[in-house]
Amino acid sequence: MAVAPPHLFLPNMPPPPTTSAVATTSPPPPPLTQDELKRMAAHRAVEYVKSGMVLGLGTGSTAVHAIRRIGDLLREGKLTGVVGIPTSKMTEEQATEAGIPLSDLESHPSVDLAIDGADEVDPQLNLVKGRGGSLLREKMIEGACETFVVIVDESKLVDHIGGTGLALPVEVIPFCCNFTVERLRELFPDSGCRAELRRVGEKQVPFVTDNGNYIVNLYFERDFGDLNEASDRILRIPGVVEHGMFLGMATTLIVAGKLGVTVKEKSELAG
Ligand SMILES: O=C[C@H](O)[C@H](O)[C@H](O)COP(=O)(O)O
Repeated sequence: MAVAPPHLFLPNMPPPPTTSAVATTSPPPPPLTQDELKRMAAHRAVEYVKSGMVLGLGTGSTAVHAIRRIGDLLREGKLTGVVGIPTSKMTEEQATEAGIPLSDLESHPSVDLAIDGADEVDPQLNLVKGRGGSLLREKMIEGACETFVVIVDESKLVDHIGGTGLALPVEVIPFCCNFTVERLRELFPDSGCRAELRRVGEKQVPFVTDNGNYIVNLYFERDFGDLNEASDRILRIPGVVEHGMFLGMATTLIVAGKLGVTVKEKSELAG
């Protein structure tokens, strides 16, 4: 039976031997970096990919590991006939570089499997996404897929999404965007909500999404209550295109941490 390397205890494997020789002569290996954890989660997710599938290709520093892995398997002939639908322009470039044939939702309206990262994941597999600005295309493509595998390192796990003090992104149209920012700011008066247009660069110009829109970041000092209700309230504001809460969409969560990789299925959740 395989034995886990000293730095990584995987479930179903016996722990590594702890003889005094090992302990005294070998310095412990450095801990895995966050990027190595992201790659582990991504590679585990790619095990779900089968030849002939239509794939939603996620965006970000975790999803790129899955894109590269799929490209490697195609080159090695271990996968054939897959088509990828990229969730951003950046992903389109990365997938092209990896040699993955690309398509879109109009040609392939039903997607077999999507693999993507997340900014926050709660125990019910609700997500915050879009801190990279790609939430709209991600939500369209991941909403059209049968299986949505979310890949994260353990730093992304939270008790309540939106409760970390970090941004909940909302995509808005540029027209009178400051009016929309004010409307968003007023929406959750009991939660200490702050709304800020995302700006970038030396000149602090508004960040522009792949769809030509802007992003408003919402920050909450306190819990904003029921997630579905909050979602409806945000979406009812004219000028809002979409927000970064992905509620009930993920079917599988793969988490890489110091103790190894764990897989959680939505079907296993209580209630
Ligand atoms: O807009 C960005 C996407 O929603 C990303 O999937 C999300 O921000 C996670 O990105 P990363 O894997 O780089 O942390």
